[in-house]
Amino acid sequence: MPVAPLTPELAALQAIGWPITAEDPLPADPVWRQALADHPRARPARVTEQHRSGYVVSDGPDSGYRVESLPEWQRAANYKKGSLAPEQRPGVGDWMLVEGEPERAKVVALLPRYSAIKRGAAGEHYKQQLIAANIDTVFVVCGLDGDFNPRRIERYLLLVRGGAEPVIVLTKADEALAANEHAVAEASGALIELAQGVAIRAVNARDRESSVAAMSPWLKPGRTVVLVGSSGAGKSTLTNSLLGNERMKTGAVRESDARGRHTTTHRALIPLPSGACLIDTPGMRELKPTGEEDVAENFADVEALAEQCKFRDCSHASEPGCAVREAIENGKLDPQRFASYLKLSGEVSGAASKLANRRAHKTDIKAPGKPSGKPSNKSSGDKHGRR
Ligand SMILES: Nc1nc2c(ncn2[C@@H]2O[C@H](COP(=O)(O)OP(=O)(O)OP(=O)(O)O)[C@@H](O)[C@H]2O)c(=O)[nH]1
Ligand SMILES: [Zn+2]
Repeated sequence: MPVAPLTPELAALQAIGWPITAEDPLPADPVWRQALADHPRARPARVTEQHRSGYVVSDGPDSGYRVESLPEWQRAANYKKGSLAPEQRPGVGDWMLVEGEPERAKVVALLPRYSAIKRGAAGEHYKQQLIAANIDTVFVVCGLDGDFNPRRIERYLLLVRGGAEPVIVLTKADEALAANEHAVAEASGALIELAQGVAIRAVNARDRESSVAAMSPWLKPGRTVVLVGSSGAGKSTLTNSLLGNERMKTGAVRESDARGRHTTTHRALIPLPSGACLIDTPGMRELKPTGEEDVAENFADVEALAEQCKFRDCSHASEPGCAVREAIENGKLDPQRFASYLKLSGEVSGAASKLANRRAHKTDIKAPGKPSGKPSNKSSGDKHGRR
């Protein structure tokens, strides 16, 4: 039987990432379905801006209106009963259910996030910052130029997962290949170990057709992508190619340090011609772990070696029978990768103990997912097995 097309309202929502298909016009997540069933008069809206007293939400590519935040979202983060930690409050990419006409709409539910990209924020006390919520794919963008840095990619991979699928996008392949015909193969080879199965694509981000083709598996309707990467990596260039027209201004790279200038005008949810939605975030300049990262997932190769060490608590320093050091000596493990592993796992466990400390002292932090009433057992970053 042919599938009926989505209604205009649902098609508009899908264009900003509402996770539905023509075959199944309801989100797959049972928690989301239940929330929709509980609020038959409400409609979904996605957060595009977060302000002190409220939010700007959209229900389609050309919509944007303000809604007030619920009292418990506004309360200062003193973690008194009912208040939310800053990273648990709705942020860009979150989905809410709202009722009433735009401008007078009221939030009736916050749908639990199926993924969240967060980072640790600088400061004396433990803090997290939400970069974007409900992301399907994160393009980790890195140029094949003087800025190519496997260790930075490794750090990004560890930080951005949180339920989303990372893809390594190597830009400036055109220039790199012109200088060395093996450039892409060499760079991919250098990334094999750290990628741990993550897809790697090399592109000329300036070329529209080939960039869209290379990224198309992750650009299906109803999907949401985010681009991260250092300044000058080619994020705006790739965004423009995926958009098919010049919507963002790209800066010229400064010759000295291969970094670009930031001249993007802001618009958070960008519907792409492919049907996917791109969230343009202010970026992730500082790459500090929150303590919730999964080091084992990102360093499965190192962890597998460590399993074979003679001592359970081997520090891989000078113990006899250390499988990790042996692998380094035999050239089977890159010493730089091992150094990253030590550094990043140290940072993650440092942040994790601060986080545990905050949770232990402030036990009343309310889990998000419900705007009021009894606490929900779902916490932010939970994956609900949507696909
Ligand atoms: N030849 C070539 N040039 C590229 C490619 N990708 C980006 N560039 C150039 O690199 C420079 C920096 O690219 P941007 O897209 O501005 O980089 P960005 O990541 O958005 O940088 P910020 O906005 O500072 O975060 C621009 O001059 C682009 O034209 C590519 O694949 N090939
Ligand atoms: Zn060891």
